[in-house]
Amino acid sequence: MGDKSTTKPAQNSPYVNTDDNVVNFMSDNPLNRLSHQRKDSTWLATTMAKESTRFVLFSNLHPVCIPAESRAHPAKASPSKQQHLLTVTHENIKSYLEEHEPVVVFLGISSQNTSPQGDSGKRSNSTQESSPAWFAVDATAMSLDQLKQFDSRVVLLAVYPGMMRIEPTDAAVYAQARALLAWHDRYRFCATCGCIATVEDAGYKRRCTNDDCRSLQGAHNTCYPRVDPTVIMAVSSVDQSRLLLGRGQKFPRSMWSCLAGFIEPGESIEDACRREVKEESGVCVGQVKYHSSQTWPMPSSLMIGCLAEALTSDITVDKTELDDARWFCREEVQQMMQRRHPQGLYLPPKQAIAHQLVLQWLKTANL
Ligand SMILES: NC(=O)c1ccc[n+]([C@@H]2O[C@H](COP(=O)([O-])OP(=O)(O)OC[C@H]3O[C@@H](n4cnc5c(N)ncnc54)[C@H](O)[C@@H]3O)[C@@H](O)[C@H]2O)c1
Repeated sequence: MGDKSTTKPAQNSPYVNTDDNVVNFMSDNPLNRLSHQRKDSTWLATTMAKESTRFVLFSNLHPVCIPAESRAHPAKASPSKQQHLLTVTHENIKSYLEEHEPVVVFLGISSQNTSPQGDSGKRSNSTQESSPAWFAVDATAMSLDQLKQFDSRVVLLAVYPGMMRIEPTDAAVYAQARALLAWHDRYRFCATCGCIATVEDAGYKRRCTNDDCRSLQGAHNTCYPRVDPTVIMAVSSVDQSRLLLGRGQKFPRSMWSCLAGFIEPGESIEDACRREVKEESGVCVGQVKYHSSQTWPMPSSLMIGCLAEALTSDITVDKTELDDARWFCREEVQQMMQRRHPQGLYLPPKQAIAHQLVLQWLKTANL
């Protein structure tokens, strides 16, 4: 999969992955996760208490953000709707941590040149230390007034489309933190025996408190954070002139996107693509090629983006899954991409892998 040295596109296939380094929104995490340190409680406690350490906060899984203009170089600031994750110091939240004992997740260590931005302005001078550590904190028990004491401009970003406004430099950190906090939020009890499960390994594991529980033997996926593989595919018509798009029932009225769905246990990526397209639209799919992936922490999907070729063209929409599905010609897709479609139809924004798959189809469609 994705190994271009061994995987040649079929003859006349429009799908040649010309983007060798596809970096989707929420990828390219600037933090070194230092997974080997997660069991070292002494190191973690010392690191948390350091002046340079930064804490990002989430309230009800919404990231606490501040406008991107607060960057060191306001002249280069992005449009005002862009947001940074607010960061605070240990001193700022020490009493909250002691009083509420919230879930805290170690995110990693930033290198000096690649650290995410978004300081509250109230943190200590981190430039004295080259590699600040980052943690995520469930700050749900803090009121908005308390959060505003860190920075009066704080906002809580909604999941979608709110999170699309997070600065790309912070987006991967947001994804890592949200996916982990969302897992803790839903998995407080052991899925094997139902007893309380406590947080371990700096937030990357939960341990059942029942000593007799089977989850304490061997590697149990009930103890570790979830990642749900999900296929999403740009399906090209038999003659490669049209693209299959669908409208989910919860989509904004005029938005169309690539078909998507969760991979089932015991299923390959290719089989899942074929099954999902057949189930949702009635279209049979032949060749499937991997394009790129995107973490989608709502709450725990890993979007596996593919380019696929249809074998049939008749559409039968599964109305329990989709509002509609249809073929779009290249010109219409371009109009939707550029937001100049006569009926106002449009595609998801560039941050979504769906957008990138459609872009790739436009680049490679053999017309
Ligand atoms: N990044 C993007 O560009 C992009 C585009 C489209 C969809 N997505 C995401 O892909 C995911 C799947 O898309 P969809 O349209 O099929 O979603 P959906 O929400 O319409 O369908 C989810 C349904 O699948 C079932 N399901 C099966 N396995 C599941 C699992 N492991 N977790 C949750 N539900 C499961 C449930 O019945 C659920 O109702 C969603 O999370 C969606 O947000 C991302």
